[in-house]
Amino acid sequence: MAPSLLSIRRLSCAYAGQPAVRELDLDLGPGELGCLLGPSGCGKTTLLRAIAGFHAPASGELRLRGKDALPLAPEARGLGFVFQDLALFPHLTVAENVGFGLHRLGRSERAQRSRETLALIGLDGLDQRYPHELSGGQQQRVALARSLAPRPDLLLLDEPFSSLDADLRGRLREDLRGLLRQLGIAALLVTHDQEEAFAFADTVGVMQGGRLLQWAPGFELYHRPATPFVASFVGEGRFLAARVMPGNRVATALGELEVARPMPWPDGSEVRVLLRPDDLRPVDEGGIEAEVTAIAFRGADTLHTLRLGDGTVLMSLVPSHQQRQPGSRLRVFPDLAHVVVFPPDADPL
Ligand SMILES: Nc1ncnc2c1ncn2[C@@H]1O[C@H](COP(=O)(O)OP(=O)(O)OP(=O)(O)O)[C@@H](O)[C@H]1O
Repeated sequence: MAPSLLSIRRLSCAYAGQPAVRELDLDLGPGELGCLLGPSGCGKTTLLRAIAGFHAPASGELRLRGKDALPLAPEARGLGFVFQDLALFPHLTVAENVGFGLHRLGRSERAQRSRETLALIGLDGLDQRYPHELSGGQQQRVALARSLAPRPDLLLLDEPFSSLDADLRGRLREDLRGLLRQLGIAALLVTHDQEEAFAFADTVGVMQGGRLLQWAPGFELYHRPATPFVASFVGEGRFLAARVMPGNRVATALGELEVARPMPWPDGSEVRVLLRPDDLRPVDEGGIEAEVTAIAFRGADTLHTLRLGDGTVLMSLVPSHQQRQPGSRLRVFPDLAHVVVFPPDADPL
Protein backbone atom coordinates (compact mmCIF):
# COMPACT_ATOMS: atom_id res chain seq x y z
CA MET A 1 0.00 0.00 0.00
CA ALA A 2 1.26 3.50 -0.84
CA PRO A 3 2.23 5.46 2.27
CA SER A 4 -0.25 8.02 3.51
CA LEU A 5 0.37 11.61 2.61
CA LEU A 6 -0.54 12.50 6.19
CA SER A 7 -0.39 9.96 8.97
CA ILE A 8 -1.25 10.83 12.56
CA ARG A 9 -0.90 8.43 15.47
CA ARG A 10 -2.00 8.92 19.11
CA LEU A 11 -1.65 12.68 18.71
CA SER A 12 -2.50 14.70 21.83
CA CYS A 13 -2.54 18.48 22.18
CA ALA A 14 -3.13 20.58 25.26
CA TYR A 15 -3.30 24.20 26.38
CA ALA A 16 -1.72 24.72 29.82
CA GLY A 17 -2.35 21.06 30.66
CA GLN A 18 -5.98 21.13 29.43
CA PRO A 19 -6.40 18.48 26.70
CA ALA A 20 -7.75 19.75 23.37
CA VAL A 21 -6.89 16.76 21.11
CA ARG A 22 -6.74 13.26 22.59
CA GLU A 23 -4.87 10.22 21.24
CA LEU A 24 -6.02 10.91 17.72
CA ASP A 25 -5.27 8.68 14.70
CA LEU A 26 -5.91 9.85 11.13
CA ASP A 27 -4.67 9.00 7.63
CA LEU A 28 -5.11 11.05 4.49
CA GLY A 29 -3.99 9.73 1.11
CA PRO A 30 -2.58 11.69 -1.85
CA GLY A 31 -5.33 13.75 -3.49
CA GLU A 32 -7.89 12.77 -0.83
CA LEU A 33 -10.34 15.42 0.31
CA GLY A 34 -11.06 15.17 4.04
CA CYS A 35 -13.23 17.19 6.33
CA LEU A 36 -13.35 17.60 10.10
CA LEU A 37 -16.74 18.18 11.59
CA GLY A 38 -17.74 18.63 15.20
CA PRO A 39 -19.25 20.96 17.78
CA SER A 40 -17.50 24.15 18.80
CA GLY A 41 -14.46 23.53 20.99
CA CYS A 42 -13.99 19.85 19.99
CA GLY A 43 -10.41 20.47 18.83
CA LYS A 44 -10.72 20.81 15.03
CA THR A 45 -8.69 24.01 14.74
CA THR A 46 -6.08 22.77 17.21
CA LEU A 47 -5.58 19.62 15.15
CA LEU A 48 -5.24 21.62 11.93
CA ARG A 49 -2.75 24.00 13.57
CA ALA A 50 -0.73 21.03 14.85
CA ILE A 51 -0.56 19.61 11.31
CA ALA A 52 0.48 23.01 9.95
CA GLY A 53 3.18 23.36 12.62
CA PHE A 54 1.65 26.30 14.51
CA HIS A 55 0.88 24.23 17.59
CA ALA A 56 3.35 21.80 19.20
CA PRO A 57 1.52 18.60 20.22
CA ALA A 58 2.05 17.20 23.74
CA SER A 59 2.65 13.69 22.39
CA GLY A 60 2.11 11.39 19.43
CA GLU A 61 3.32 11.08 15.85
CA LEU A 62 2.72 13.23 12.81
CA ARG A 63 4.18 12.06 9.52
CA LEU A 64 4.03 13.78 6.14
CA ARG A 65 4.95 11.79 3.01
CA GLY A 66 6.26 9.05 5.29
CA LYS A 67 8.64 11.31 7.27
CA ASP A 68 8.41 12.67 10.80
CA ALA A 69 7.07 16.21 10.44
CA LEU A 70 7.06 17.26 14.10
CA PRO A 71 10.61 18.71 14.07
CA LEU A 72 9.82 20.78 10.97
CA ALA A 73 8.87 24.47 11.03
CA PRO A 74 5.57 25.34 9.27
CA GLU A 75 7.29 26.62 6.11
CA ALA A 76 9.33 23.40 5.85
CA ARG A 77 6.26 21.16 5.86
CA GLY A 78 5.33 21.92 2.24
CA LEU A 79 1.66 22.59 3.02
CA GLY A 80 -0.77 25.26 1.93
CA PHE A 81 -3.21 26.73 4.38
CA VAL A 82 -6.14 29.10 4.44
CA PHE A 83 -7.09 30.05 7.97
CA GLN A 84 -9.89 32.37 8.99
CA ASP A 85 -7.43 34.85 10.44
CA LEU A 86 -4.89 34.69 7.62
CA ALA A 87 -5.62 38.00 5.87
CA LEU A 88 -4.24 39.18 2.55
CA PHE A 89 -1.43 41.72 2.51
CA PRO A 90 -3.32 45.01 2.02
CA HIS A 91 -0.36 46.88 0.48
CA LEU A 92 0.31 44.21 -2.16
CA THR A 93 -1.61 43.74 -5.41
CA VAL A 94 -3.52 40.55 -6.09
CA ALA A 95 -0.66 39.26 -8.27
CA GLU A 96 1.90 40.09 -5.58
CA ASN A 97 -0.22 38.43 -2.90
CA VAL A 98 -0.49 35.28 -4.99
CA GLY A 99 3.22 35.36 -5.89
CA PHE A 100 4.20 35.80 -2.25
CA GLY A 101 4.92 32.14 -1.53
CA LEU A 102 6.77 31.58 -4.81
CA HIS A 103 10.17 32.96 -3.86
CA ARG A 104 11.84 29.74 -5.03
CA LEU A 105 10.76 30.45 -8.60
CA GLY A 106 12.42 32.93 -10.95
CA ARG A 107 10.74 36.28 -11.66
CA SER A 108 9.03 35.36 -14.93
CA GLU A 109 8.07 31.89 -13.71
CA ARG A 110 6.57 33.45 -10.63
CA ALA A 111 4.49 35.88 -12.69
CA GLN A 112 3.35 33.08 -14.96
CA ARG A 113 2.37 30.78 -12.06
CA SER A 114 0.55 33.62 -10.37
CA ARG A 115 -1.42 34.44 -13.56
CA GLU A 116 -2.17 30.79 -14.20
CA THR A 117 -3.47 30.25 -10.66
CA LEU A 118 -5.60 33.39 -10.76
CA ALA A 119 -7.13 32.18 -14.02
CA LEU A 120 -7.81 28.75 -12.53
CA ILE A 121 -9.64 30.27 -9.55
CA GLY A 122 -11.67 32.62 -11.77
CA LEU A 123 -9.90 35.92 -11.08
CA ASP A 124 -8.66 36.67 -14.58
CA GLY A 125 -7.89 40.36 -15.12
CA LEU A 126 -7.90 41.37 -11.44
CA ASP A 127 -4.18 40.87 -10.85
CA GLN A 128 -3.33 44.59 -10.48
CA ARG A 129 -6.08 45.36 -7.97
CA TYR A 130 -5.51 45.77 -4.23
CA PRO A 131 -7.44 43.62 -1.74
CA HIS A 132 -9.71 46.52 -0.68
CA GLU A 133 -10.83 46.84 -4.31
CA LEU A 134 -12.30 43.33 -4.27
CA SER A 135 -15.53 41.81 -2.95
CA GLY A 136 -15.40 39.43 0.04
CA GLY A 137 -15.77 36.43 -2.25
CA GLN A 138 -12.98 37.67 -4.55
CA GLN A 139 -10.69 38.25 -1.57
CA GLN A 140 -11.32 34.70 -0.45
CA ARG A 141 -10.46 33.48 -3.95
CA VAL A 142 -7.17 35.40 -3.77
CA ALA A 143 -6.39 33.75 -0.42
CA LEU A 144 -7.08 30.35 -2.01
CA ALA A 145 -4.97 31.23 -5.06
CA ARG A 146 -2.12 32.30 -2.80
CA SER A 147 -2.17 28.98 -0.96
CA LEU A 148 -2.47 26.96 -4.19
CA ALA A 149 0.16 28.83 -6.23
CA PRO A 150 3.15 26.87 -4.83
CA ARG A 151 1.19 23.66 -5.72
CA PRO A 152 1.39 22.07 -2.27
CA ASP A 153 0.32 18.41 -2.09
CA LEU A 154 -1.88 19.15 0.95
CA LEU A 155 -4.04 22.18 1.64
CA LEU A 156 -5.36 22.88 5.15
CA LEU A 157 -8.52 24.97 5.32
CA ASP A 158 -10.12 26.31 8.49
CA GLU A 159 -13.68 27.50 7.79
CA PRO A 160 -12.51 29.35 4.67
CA PHE A 161 -16.02 30.12 3.46
CA SER A 162 -17.68 31.08 6.74
CA SER A 163 -17.86 34.82 6.03
CA LEU A 164 -19.61 34.33 2.68
CA ASP A 165 -23.32 34.05 1.98
CA ALA A 166 -24.74 30.61 1.22
CA ASP A 167 -24.88 30.98 -2.56
CA LEU A 168 -21.33 32.30 -2.94
CA ARG A 169 -20.10 29.79 -0.43
CA GLY A 170 -21.49 26.88 -2.43
CA ARG A 171 -20.00 28.15 -5.68
CA LEU A 172 -16.56 28.79 -4.21
CA ARG A 173 -16.55 25.37 -2.55
CA GLU A 174 -17.43 23.65 -5.83
CA ASP A 175 -14.79 25.62 -7.74
CA LEU A 176 -12.16 24.79 -5.13
CA ARG A 177 -13.12 21.14 -5.13
CA GLY A 178 -12.81 20.95 -8.92
CA LEU A 179 -9.47 22.68 -8.81
CA LEU A 180 -8.06 20.41 -6.11
CA ARG A 181 -9.16 17.38 -8.14
CA GLN A 182 -7.65 18.84 -11.32
CA LEU A 183 -4.32 19.55 -9.62
CA GLY A 184 -4.37 16.33 -7.54
CA ILE A 185 -4.03 18.27 -4.29
CA ALA A 186 -5.28 16.70 -1.03
CA ALA A 187 -7.12 18.87 1.48
CA LEU A 188 -8.31 18.82 5.05
CA LEU A 189 -11.19 21.21 5.65
CA VAL A 190 -12.57 22.24 9.04
CA THR A 191 -16.22 23.22 9.00
CA HIS A 192 -19.31 23.47 11.19
CA ASP A 193 -21.50 22.84 8.21
CA GLN A 194 -22.48 19.22 7.53
CA GLU A 195 -23.83 19.94 4.10
CA GLU A 196 -20.49 21.53 3.21
CA ALA A 197 -18.60 18.54 4.63
CA PHE A 198 -20.61 16.04 2.59
CA ALA A 199 -20.48 18.13 -0.59
CA PHE A 200 -16.73 18.65 -0.36
CA ALA A 201 -15.10 15.61 1.17
CA ASP A 202 -14.34 12.02 0.24
CA THR A 203 -13.85 11.28 3.93
CA VAL A 204 -15.45 13.05 6.86
CA GLY A 205 -14.27 12.90 10.46
CA VAL A 206 -16.54 13.63 13.41
CA MET A 207 -14.77 14.95 16.50
CA GLN A 208 -16.05 15.28 20.04
CA GLY A 209 -14.08 16.32 23.10
CA GLY A 210 -10.73 16.12 21.29
CA ARG A 211 -11.37 12.61 19.93
CA LEU A 212 -11.98 11.51 16.37
CA LEU A 213 -15.03 9.27 16.74
CA GLN A 214 -15.27 8.17 13.11
CA TRP A 215 -13.37 8.85 9.89
CA ALA A 216 -15.36 7.57 6.94
CA PRO A 217 -17.18 8.55 3.73
CA GLY A 218 -20.35 10.60 4.35
CA PHE A 219 -22.57 7.65 3.39
CA GLU A 220 -20.96 5.48 6.07
CA LEU A 221 -21.27 8.19 8.72
CA TYR A 222 -24.94 8.64 7.96
CA HIS A 223 -25.94 5.01 7.56
CA ARG A 224 -23.45 3.26 9.84
CA PRO A 225 -22.52 5.76 12.56
CA ALA A 226 -19.97 4.31 14.96
CA THR A 227 -21.39 5.93 18.11
CA PRO A 228 -24.70 7.46 19.22
CA PHE A 229 -22.99 10.87 19.18
CA VAL A 230 -22.06 10.50 15.50
CA ALA A 231 -25.59 9.22 14.82
CA SER A 232 -27.21 12.28 16.34
CA PHE A 233 -24.63 14.82 15.18
CA VAL A 234 -24.69 13.80 11.52
CA GLY A 235 -28.13 14.28 10.02
CA GLU A 236 -31.27 13.99 12.05
CA GLY A 237 -32.40 10.98 13.94
CA ARG A 238 -34.17 9.63 16.96
CA PHE A 239 -33.58 6.52 19.01
CA LEU A 240 -36.27 3.92 19.40
CA ALA A 241 -36.26 1.49 22.34
CA ALA A 242 -35.78 -2.11 21.21
CA ARG A 243 -35.09 -5.62 22.51
CA VAL A 244 -32.69 -8.15 20.97
CA MET A 245 -34.51 -11.20 19.52
CA PRO A 246 -33.13 -14.50 18.23
CA GLY A 247 -31.93 -14.56 14.61
CA ASN A 248 -30.41 -11.05 14.42
CA ARG A 249 -33.71 -9.27 14.95
CA VAL A 250 -34.89 -6.56 17.30
CA ALA A 251 -38.43 -5.96 18.56
CA THR A 252 -39.62 -2.33 18.53
CA ALA A 253 -42.88 -0.38 18.74
CA LEU A 254 -42.80 -0.39 14.93
CA GLY A 255 -42.56 -4.18 14.77
CA GLU A 256 -39.56 -6.47 14.33
CA LEU A 257 -36.56 -5.25 12.36
CA GLU A 258 -33.75 -7.30 10.88
CA VAL A 259 -30.19 -6.31 11.74
CA ALA A 260 -27.61 -7.00 9.04
CA ARG A 261 -24.64 -7.53 11.32
CA PRO A 262 -24.45 -9.86 14.33
CA MET A 263 -25.11 -8.03 17.59
CA PRO A 264 -22.78 -8.49 20.56
CA TRP A 265 -25.65 -8.53 23.10
CA PRO A 266 -27.57 -11.61 24.31
CA ASP A 267 -31.22 -12.17 23.34
CA GLY A 268 -33.56 -10.12 25.51
CA SER A 269 -31.08 -7.23 25.98
CA GLU A 270 -32.52 -3.74 25.94
CA VAL A 271 -31.00 -1.71 23.07
CA ARG A 272 -31.94 1.27 20.92
CA VAL A 273 -32.31 1.61 17.19
CA LEU A 274 -31.43 4.70 15.18
CA LEU A 275 -34.26 5.97 13.00
CA ARG A 276 -33.59 8.67 10.42
CA PRO A 277 -36.46 10.77 9.04
CA ASP A 278 -35.99 9.01 5.69
CA ASP A 279 -36.34 5.61 7.40
CA LEU A 280 -40.04 6.22 8.14
CA ARG A 281 -42.25 6.22 5.06
CA PRO A 282 -45.83 7.56 5.15
CA VAL A 283 -48.29 4.83 4.07
CA ASP A 284 -52.08 4.59 3.62
CA GLU A 285 -52.39 1.18 5.21
CA GLY A 286 -50.34 -0.99 7.53
CA GLY A 287 -47.39 0.36 9.46
CA ILE A 288 -48.21 2.17 12.68
CA GLU A 289 -50.32 5.21 13.43
CA ALA A 290 -48.72 8.24 15.09
CA GLU A 291 -49.77 11.72 16.07
CA VAL A 292 -48.15 14.60 14.15
CA THR A 293 -46.83 17.02 16.79
CA ALA A 294 -44.85 19.44 14.59
CA ILE A 295 -44.25 20.12 10.91
CA ALA A 296 -41.23 21.90 9.44
CA PHE A 297 -41.46 22.90 5.78
CA ARG A 298 -38.24 22.16 3.88
CA GLY A 299 -39.22 22.85 0.28
CA ALA A 300 -39.37 19.50 -1.53
CA ASP A 301 -40.40 17.74 1.67
CA THR A 302 -41.60 18.49 5.16
CA LEU A 303 -40.11 17.10 8.35
CA HIS A 304 -42.88 15.69 10.54
CA THR A 305 -42.29 15.12 14.24
CA LEU A 306 -44.39 12.15 15.35
CA ARG A 307 -45.44 10.73 18.70
CA LEU A 308 -46.25 7.05 19.04
CA GLY A 309 -48.81 5.70 21.52
CA ASP A 310 -46.08 4.89 24.07
CA GLY A 311 -44.71 8.46 23.93
CA THR A 312 -41.72 7.70 21.66
CA VAL A 313 -40.88 10.69 19.46
CA LEU A 314 -39.76 10.00 15.86
CA MET A 315 -39.27 12.00 12.67
CA SER A 316 -40.50 11.32 9.15
CA LEU A 317 -39.83 13.06 5.86
CA VAL A 318 -43.05 13.51 3.89
CA PRO A 319 -43.40 14.87 0.32
CA SER A 320 -44.42 18.50 0.79
CA HIS A 321 -47.53 18.34 -1.40
CA GLN A 322 -49.16 16.19 1.32
CA GLN A 323 -50.43 18.95 3.58
CA ARG A 324 -51.21 18.14 7.19
CA GLN A 325 -51.67 19.99 10.48
CA PRO A 326 -50.15 19.32 13.89
CA GLY A 327 -52.57 17.14 15.84
CA SER A 328 -53.49 15.04 12.77
CA ARG A 329 -52.69 11.32 12.48
CA LEU A 330 -50.23 9.75 10.08
CA ARG A 331 -49.44 6.12 9.33
CA VAL A 332 -45.77 5.33 8.84
CA PHE A 333 -43.89 2.23 7.85
CA PRO A 334 -40.25 1.59 8.81
CA ASP A 335 -38.21 1.20 5.64
CA LEU A 336 -34.62 0.87 6.77
CA ALA A 337 -31.74 -0.12 4.53
CA HIS A 338 -29.41 -0.42 7.55
CA VAL A 339 -30.68 -0.98 11.07
CA VAL A 340 -28.18 0.62 13.45
CA VAL A 341 -28.34 -0.65 17.03
CA PHE A 342 -26.67 0.82 20.12
CA PRO A 343 -26.71 -0.29 23.74
CA PRO A 344 -29.20 1.77 25.79
CA ASP A 345 -26.72 3.35 28.14
CA ALA A 346 -23.80 4.23 25.84
CA ASP A 347 -22.99 7.89 25.40
CA PRO A 348 -26.25 9.30 26.80
CA LEU A 349 -27.43 12.33 24.85
N1 LIG B 1 -5.07 29.49 22.51
C1 LIG B 1 -5.76 28.74 23.36
N2 LIG B 1 -5.52 28.77 24.69
C2 LIG B 1 -6.22 27.99 25.55
N3 LIG B 1 -7.19 27.14 25.18
C3 LIG B 1 -7.49 27.08 23.88
C4 LIG B 1 -6.80 27.86 22.91
N4 LIG B 1 -7.31 27.57 21.68
C5 LIG B 1 -8.27 26.66 21.90
N5 LIG B 1 -8.39 26.34 23.20
C6 LIG B 1 -9.30 25.36 23.80
O1 LIG B 1 -9.05 24.09 23.21
C7 LIG B 1 -10.26 23.41 22.92
C8 LIG B 1 -10.33 23.10 21.42
O2 LIG B 1 -10.42 24.34 20.71
P1 LIG B 1 -10.41 24.42 19.13
O3 LIG B 1 -10.34 25.86 18.75
O4 LIG B 1 -9.39 23.52 18.58
O5 LIG B 1 -11.86 23.83 18.80
P2 LIG B 1 -12.71 23.91 17.46
O6 LIG B 1 -13.35 22.57 17.33
O7 LIG B 1 -11.88 24.38 16.34
O8 LIG B 1 -13.81 24.99 17.83
P3 LIG B 1 -14.58 26.02 16.87
O9 LIG B 1 -15.42 25.17 15.98
O10 LIG B 1 -15.39 26.81 17.85
O11 LIG B 1 -13.56 26.83 16.14
C9 LIG B 1 -11.37 24.30 23.43
O12 LIG B 1 -11.73 23.85 24.71
C10 LIG B 1 -10.75 25.67 23.48
O13 LIG B 1 -11.34 26.44 24.50
